[in-house]
Amino acid sequence: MAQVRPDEVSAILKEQLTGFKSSTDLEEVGTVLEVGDGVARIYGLLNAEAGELIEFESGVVGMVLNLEEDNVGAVIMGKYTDIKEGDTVKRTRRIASIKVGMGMFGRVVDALGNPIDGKGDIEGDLYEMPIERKAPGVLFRQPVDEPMQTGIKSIDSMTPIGRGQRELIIGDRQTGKTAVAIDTIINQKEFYDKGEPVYCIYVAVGQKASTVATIVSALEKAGAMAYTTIVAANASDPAPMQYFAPFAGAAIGEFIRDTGRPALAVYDDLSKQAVAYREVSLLLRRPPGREAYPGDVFYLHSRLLERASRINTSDDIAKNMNDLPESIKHMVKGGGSLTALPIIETQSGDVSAYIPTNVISITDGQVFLETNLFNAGIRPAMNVGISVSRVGGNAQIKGMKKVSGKLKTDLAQFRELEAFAKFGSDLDAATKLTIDRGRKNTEILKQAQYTPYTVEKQIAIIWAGSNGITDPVAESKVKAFENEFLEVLETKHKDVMDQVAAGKWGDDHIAVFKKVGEEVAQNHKA
Ligand SMILES: Nc1ncnc2c1ncn2[C@@H]1O[C@H](COP(=O)(O)OP(=O)(O)OP(=O)(O)O)[C@@H](O)[C@H]1O
Repeated sequence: MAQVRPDEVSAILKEQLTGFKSSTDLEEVGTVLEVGDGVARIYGLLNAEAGELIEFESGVVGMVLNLEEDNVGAVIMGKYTDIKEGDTVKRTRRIASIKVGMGMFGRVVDALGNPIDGKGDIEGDLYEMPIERKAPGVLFRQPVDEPMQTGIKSIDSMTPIGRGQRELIIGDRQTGKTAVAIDTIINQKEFYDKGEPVYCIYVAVGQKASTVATIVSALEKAGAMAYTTIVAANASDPAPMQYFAPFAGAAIGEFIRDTGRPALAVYDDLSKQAVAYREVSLLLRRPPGREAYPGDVFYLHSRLLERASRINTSDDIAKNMNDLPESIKHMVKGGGSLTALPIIETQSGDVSAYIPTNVISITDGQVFLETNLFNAGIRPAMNVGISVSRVGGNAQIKGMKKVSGKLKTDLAQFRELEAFAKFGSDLDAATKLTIDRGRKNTEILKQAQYTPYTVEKQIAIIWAGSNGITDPVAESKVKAFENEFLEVLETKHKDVMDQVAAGKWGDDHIAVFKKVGEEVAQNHKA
């Protein structure tokens, strides 16, 4: 009897299995039923999965969003005018993803990770990261306890942001929202120079290409492009690209976060992303809800922002994180973070509109910028009364915690009494002092664009404002006082400043600030 050789049997089986696969591949081709405005309906892709990438005959890719009984609805990520009715469509069996790598920093890419700055291919190793990914579960997280310095005095003192936090920047048009985000990115240069970079991702959604070009040149000028990637889906790009761009940005941020490093993602802005998503959903004939947005627009933003997180510092815990992409499993490390700064544009300051309330409820606080303040020259135009940060306080360094508490109460008292200021000489001395200090503190908190302050400088000047050092200084000379005061501290007391920056705060430091402050105040008297 002939012997049965196991390897022969398995070889035959393998061969048959390969044959089986290729015959199913044939079935996985569909045809375009209708196409237009960035979406297509396709017949025949029976096994397509939600979120899967598909490839059209013209080479353009799309993503399956609607699974219906006899057809699938897909968004087209590219030129849809080349696609005709009857074209074939192939499944790729890949869930939408982009290729991410360190070579992306310093570059401008589109929502699919392709470079669009004319500087050639992205260099270095690239890892496939899914565009949509489940946020890390509670077990893999750690409370926010490290500061994300924005370099902006009013934010770092009163609405501090921690690494891994989601802080919303909200306000009407032209109130300096983008400026806050860009200044925060520029401020990370300090950490890049120290060799502990915070990698930044700026996602521009639905903006003019010229605005994005201005932002790139501002970042280049400040030396901030070295650690920044710009993901741009401009106003002229199809709606699906605008709706994807923030997710692509989050995927880049997650690559940094999961390899144990800090990342910062700015989504500028989510109002435009919601509009793009509404357009796509209506074209796919999903039922519209409030303000014609589809019912899951809340989910769109919550699943994006939940991906911001601080990961547990233990490598072993981080390695078990849910939904880790295969490509980076070998390099996962704990302790990384992804901080999100989403931006929302309001209409006439109405924060109770649909999208603003949604995003306010998802984030850990908001920086509210106001047109009135902006026009009155108070820039950054932050409304101190209604801006909050729910978690960042734990991440503040000691000196900042001490001085910011007093600043907040002083400013609150000032706001209450400000209305009485017009009574002038009829006021009692205590009220006059509160108003005077309030005005000078407001002056101190004004800050020009592209001039981030180190944390020790912020502590020094805020301390001076709240402790009577500026009392003899004229209101119009507060800025001049500030410049000289900080310059003397930086040049003659570098050791003290370094200690304060390292989290030390005590009588010795206060004594130096007091001595220098009183001397310098003499040069700027009323
Ligand atoms: N702190 C500041 N000091 C001086 N000028 C500022 C400051 N912040 C912003 N600006 C200026 O105000 C203008 C509006 O700023 P920006 O574009 O950041 O606002 P925005 O709210 O993002 O606007 P948009 O509605 O166009 O998105 C810009 O010309 C900017 O240079």
